[in-house]
Amino acid sequence: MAEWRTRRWTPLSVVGGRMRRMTTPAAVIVDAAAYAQAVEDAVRAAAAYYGGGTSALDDDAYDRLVRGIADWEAEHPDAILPGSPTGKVAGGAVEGDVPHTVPMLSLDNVFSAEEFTAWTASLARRIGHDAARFSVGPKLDGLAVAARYSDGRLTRLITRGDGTAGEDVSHAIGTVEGLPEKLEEPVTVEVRGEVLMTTAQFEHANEVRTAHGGQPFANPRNAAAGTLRARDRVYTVPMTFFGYGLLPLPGTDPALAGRLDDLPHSELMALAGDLGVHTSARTAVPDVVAGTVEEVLARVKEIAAARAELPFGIDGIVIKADLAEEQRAAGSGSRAPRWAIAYKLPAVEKITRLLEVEWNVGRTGIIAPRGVLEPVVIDGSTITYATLHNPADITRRDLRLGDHVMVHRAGDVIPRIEAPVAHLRTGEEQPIVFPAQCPRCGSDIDTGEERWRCAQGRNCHLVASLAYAAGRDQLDIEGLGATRVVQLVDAGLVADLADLFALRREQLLALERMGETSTDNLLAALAKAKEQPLSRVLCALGVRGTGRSMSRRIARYFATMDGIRAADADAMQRVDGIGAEKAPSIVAELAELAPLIDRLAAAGVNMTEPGATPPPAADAAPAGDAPADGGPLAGMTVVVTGAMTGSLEKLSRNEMNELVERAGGRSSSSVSRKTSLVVAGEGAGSKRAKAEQLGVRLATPDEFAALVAGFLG
Ligand SMILES: NC(=O)c1ccc[n+]([C@@H]2O[C@H](COP(=O)([O-])OP(=O)(O)OC[C@H]3O[C@@H](n4cnc5c(N)ncnc54)[C@H](O)[C@@H]3O)[C@@H](O)[C@H]2O)c1
Ligand SMILES: [Zn+2]
Repeated sequence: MAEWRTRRWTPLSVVGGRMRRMTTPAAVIVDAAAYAQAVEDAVRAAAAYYGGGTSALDDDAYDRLVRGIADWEAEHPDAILPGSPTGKVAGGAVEGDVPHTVPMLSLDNVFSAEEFTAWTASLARRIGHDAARFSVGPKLDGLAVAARYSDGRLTRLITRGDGTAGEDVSHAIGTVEGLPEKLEEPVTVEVRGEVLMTTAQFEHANEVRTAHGGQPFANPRNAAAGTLRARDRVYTVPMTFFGYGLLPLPGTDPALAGRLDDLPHSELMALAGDLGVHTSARTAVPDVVAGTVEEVLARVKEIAAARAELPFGIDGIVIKADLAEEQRAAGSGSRAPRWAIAYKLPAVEKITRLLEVEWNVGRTGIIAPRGVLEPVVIDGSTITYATLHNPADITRRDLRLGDHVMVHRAGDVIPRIEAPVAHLRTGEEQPIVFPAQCPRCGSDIDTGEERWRCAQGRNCHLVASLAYAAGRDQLDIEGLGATRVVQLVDAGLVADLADLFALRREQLLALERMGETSTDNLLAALAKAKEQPLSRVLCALGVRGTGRSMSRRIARYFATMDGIRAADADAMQRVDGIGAEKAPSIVAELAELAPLIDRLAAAGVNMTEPGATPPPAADAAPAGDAPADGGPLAGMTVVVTGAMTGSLEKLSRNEMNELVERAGGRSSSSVSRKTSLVVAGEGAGSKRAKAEQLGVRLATPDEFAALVAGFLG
């Protein structure tokens, strides 16, 4: 098939200068052999489509092929093959043996407001005046049937077939909701309408079908077609009927027959409803009567907007001249009536390939599979992912890697994979491997429910982030693998990274499988971890956008954790590789982590990068100036905030920091547990409050001046 597609006819990807149409352009057919092949393929696709098999083509591809056939035929009118699908109901691919009283036709299409307006003008020409009013309703995406009632009893169900005769599918009577076996009145009439599967019915049908060893249906339309025609199945699955036509039969009482012939479409539908037939009236998109083109177009918009949320598929809007006499005046062609038109909406389904399945763990520990697709454009958006809900869903759909799949996407709803196009399998497809361990934290998976869940539940993230922090490239804590982390979290000993460094010997010894040796080894590994360079500590925090090398770059640039924390988004952007987009999120995440970082520092975790010198920035410690040994501030970290007064009044913030360093201290711009002293001048705000909250020593400018008296000026 792929070979034929590339060799024989090539889809045009771009049609220069044309208005954007909702469908893809025609296939280009180069010669008579390609034409014959295209006809054969289109007829085969249509036979599958109407017959309940799975077409190898999605609707766009089929329509493109048929347009290509029509284009070629227009140029070669003498070479048209009799089997050509053009101009025929159902592409000429199906036939039947039960004649229709009145032909069951297809519909012509429009794709835009302009095309619709042009159609109303041609309709007006045919009937001699503007149509009085239109009936506007959803174009249900199923298949047409005629239901014959005799004295109120449903006696026969017939498919559309080739339009003049259909197939008897009366065996399906009783499985179609909305198509009563007995009408409210004992009338003899034919009800016409669409049989489809709602989304829920489709899911159910595939579940039952695969449970019986069958291949899942590709989509609800295909499922309805296949189910309606199937005989002697050991199981039945429900479908739904929507009536859109009501007409007399040879046995109809003449008075009623006359009425049915003369009633406007809208009133026929009301009558059908009264008889107990399901119509669009009881849906979110009922048929309405519209007086003007503007009103029709407004309704088209409304129905299009509601489409994604409907519990059944629609592929457009059907607009009909409402009055019977206007319908008669307009008449019908061999394929479609001239008094009705389908305003097509963009296709919401395309066939593409399933390349991979990813397993993502959500906030609550739910492990959800997601399909990675060969990119496919649906209604103007490129789709590369589709939801697969849960593992049972994959099993139910019998999906395999490499499968061609029908992908559905409507509106803003997350795209979903409907089913594989199983007969396009090459044998190269691979089974989808389900994870045995939580893909995030490595814990066991609770598979008791349809939705799989990490046994750690909400703690999954904690386990994963601790295991990551303990990893070889981060703090490299030997003996602290995922299993041990799970144990510590389960025992309630650890709720964040800093808790690891507060673990006591007896707590560890009380754990299962923790002997003296492993306990001592783990404590030693934890002690060693505190000595890791800042870059690894930063990396262990797991801030988004700071992997190993970025963490090294940040640590080398700022040299200290205080320097990193003091950096605003502008300062952060000075680090090579951090742009305007990343910087604010890193700064914000670090601010969120402040309490954790403070506790790590308090636990003695190293917060400097060996060999690095801080950048010469106003707010950071001055570069190069190593703090002098001794002095009144030896070993102290000092933060200066607010306006200085007294003898310090003239000193800039930078000069204050220099003073701190001269007096043997380390200057910092952020307050943490590690801060030894905060010099709070006038107007000091949040830093002072934080110092108070953390119990850090405070000094006024005068008190500080006295402390460092020997180092002033
Ligand atoms: N994928 C494939 O291989 C393949 C093959 C053949 C056809 N198709 C698709 O089928 C479509 C053409 O099929 P078609 O000839 O059945 O015509 P159609 O679906 O374009 O329109 C006619 C049909 O619309 C239905 N309909 C739904 N709601 C209606 C309403 N409210 N009032 C009246 N009719 C309503 C009726 O069944 C009617 O027969 C194309 O879009 C094509 O892409 C696809
Ligand atoms: Zn987990």
